[in-house]
Amino acid sequence: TGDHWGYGIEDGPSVWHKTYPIAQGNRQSPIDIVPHQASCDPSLGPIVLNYDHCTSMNIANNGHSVIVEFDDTDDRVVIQGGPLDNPYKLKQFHFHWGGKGCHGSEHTVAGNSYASELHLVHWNAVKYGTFEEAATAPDGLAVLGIFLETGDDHRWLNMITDALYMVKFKGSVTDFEGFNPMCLLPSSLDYWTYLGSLTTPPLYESVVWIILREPIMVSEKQLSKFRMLLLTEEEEDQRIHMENNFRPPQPLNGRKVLNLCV
Ligand SMILES: Cc1ccn(O)c(=O)c1
Ligand SMILES: [Zn+2]
Repeated sequence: TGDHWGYGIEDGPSVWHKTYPIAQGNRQSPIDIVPHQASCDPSLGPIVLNYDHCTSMNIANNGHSVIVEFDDTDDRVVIQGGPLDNPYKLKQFHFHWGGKGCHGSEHTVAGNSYASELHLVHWNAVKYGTFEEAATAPDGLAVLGIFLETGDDHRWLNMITDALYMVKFKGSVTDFEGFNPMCLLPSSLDYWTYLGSLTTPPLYESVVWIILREPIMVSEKQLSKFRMLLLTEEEEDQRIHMENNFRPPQPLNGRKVLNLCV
């Protein structure tokens, strides 16, 4: 009932437009990235991440994903450069993933999905007063997308997967301080960028997307721990696992995908 959206047959991406008409807008995300159709833009510089004074606060199960939130009163933890006109402050990061052996990324590359996708969500605190205000502005948010590919264990991802049992149920939150997401970046910051939207309701068209080309490697065992998370609350009898929480690619509608010139 109401705006309880999800990823199932009854409440999933194919019916979100009934409550959120912008789902059929002209700058929706994710998209399929076709590398050889991307244009290189000489005015695009490298992405610069200043995550040194990272202040993660907590980790939570919001019923759609697992999310690590940051204290954004500190304006030292920022992303800048690339397509961005000014620094954007880190607010939270979360993941999207599939079912066992299935794919789970939101963006695809030449039609290929990855096992999972990490989103580091930043907001334009230079132009807007609050995250909520920025989230509705066309240049309000900058989301850094990182693909996760199955392979070896990711040494630092263990800090997150080992905390997941504490936020098993929807609505649970626990302290998670001092985690610095720098440790989740691949070696190359080469990226694609395009203008899009949130990939979950309310689907606001307020995101400058920056998708790193190089995936990070995580093990199947680590991914399986994400699938142990539940969509249901502690007091509910039914236990539904959180998996396949990804929106499929949306029409490009003539948008340009840009990348760094080599
Ligand atoms: C702000 C926001 C909310 C949901 N998702 O998936 C995002 O990637 C960004
Ligand atoms: Zn996301």
